[in-house]
Amino acid sequence: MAVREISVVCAVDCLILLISFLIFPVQMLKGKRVIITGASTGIGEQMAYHLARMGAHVLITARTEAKLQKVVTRCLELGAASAHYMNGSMEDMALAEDVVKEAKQLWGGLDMLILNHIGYTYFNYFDGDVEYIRKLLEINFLSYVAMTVSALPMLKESGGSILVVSSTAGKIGIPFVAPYSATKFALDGFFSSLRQELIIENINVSITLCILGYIATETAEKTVSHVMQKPGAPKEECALEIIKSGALRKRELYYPYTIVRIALLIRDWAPEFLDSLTRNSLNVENVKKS
Ligand SMILES: NC(=O)C1=CN([C@@H]2O[C@H](COP(=O)(O)OP(=O)(O)OC[C@H]3O[C@@H](n4cnc5c(N)ncnc54)[C@H](OP(=O)(O)O)[C@@H]3O)[C@@H](O)[C@H]2O)C=CC1
Ligand SMILES: C[C@H](CCC(=O)NCCS(=O)(=O)O)[C@H]1CC[C@H]2[C@@H]3C(=O)C[C@@H]4C[C@H](O)CC[C@]4(C)[C@H]3CC[C@]12C
Repeated sequence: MAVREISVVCAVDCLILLISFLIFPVQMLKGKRVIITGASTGIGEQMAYHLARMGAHVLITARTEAKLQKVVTRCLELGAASAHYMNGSMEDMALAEDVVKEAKQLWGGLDMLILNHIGYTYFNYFDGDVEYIRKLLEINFLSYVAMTVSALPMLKESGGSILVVSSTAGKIGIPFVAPYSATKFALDGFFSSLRQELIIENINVSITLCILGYIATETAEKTVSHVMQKPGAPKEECALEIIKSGALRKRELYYPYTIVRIALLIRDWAPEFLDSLTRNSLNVENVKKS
């Protein structure tokens, strides 16, 4: 695609982004009932705080109870209509279902399901460990499906939204994240297909797939700062963009917008060129085989 065409597409996209920013009234989320998974830290924690400021009811999950308690306390200070937590590992499909049951108990319904948690992710050459991939598929993919299955009846009733947090690594081939990337590609396949079925059946539940680039969370910086040539994007802004895209029922969110959007444009027109760009954007020499 010629540079001129790419710049036109980006200009139009930036205009759409500006308009959506202008038309997003924060009161859209006031009183809404929202589950956020993986909210003890990182992007999920920041999403909980934004939703609290907007006056939403929040139910947050992760494994570390002490961190969840602190986030709940902060959410109440920030103005959440209510704030609760459930701790446990999403390796356990029963927990995935129990979180949705808790929302029904607490609120009698659900307006937004934000699927955000991920299991431990290394950044290195694939080591051949198939069992690790199986476990990561449980945590990063199957638990998302299990929560969706449990939540759909309530979401159909409310005309609600599902927000699926994914990654550039769930759309293009990035080295050193093969197991993780597999789980994120799986999310795209499953939720893009489910979205089609909901449209065919005229079911008013939106699915927003959030494609994120490098975000400056503590975990990500600890894992890849030695390899990345640029700092991560701010987690606070990222969290707000995810919430806005879900509230506006967008099909997909790309954040940081330009990097991800251009990567996807190049992917379809010059995949080998994009592969080389991706490799050159990393200090590959700093990745030592474990
Ligand atoms: N940061 C980045 O550069 C990017 C992030 N993303 C995506 O954004 C989302 C959030 O990423 P980020 O904020 O960086 O991640 P963090 O590592 O900061 O947070 C991960 C969250 O998941 C929880 N978690 C970890 N293991 C489990 C488990 N087994 N069961 C349940 N919860 C678990 C953690 O809490 P606890 O340990 O207490 O369980 C924590 O709350 C992810 O989906 C990620 O793929 C996408 C692209 C880039
Ligand atoms: C390295 C990826 C970014 C590739 C890219 O966009 N290059 C161009 C950047 S530049 O033009 O600005 O120079 C990272 C994109 C997604 C990241 C991974 C991810 O999805 C989240 C995981 C979170 C975990 O806590 C740590 C590592 C991650 C695998 C993270 C690693 C870096 C990315 C692959």
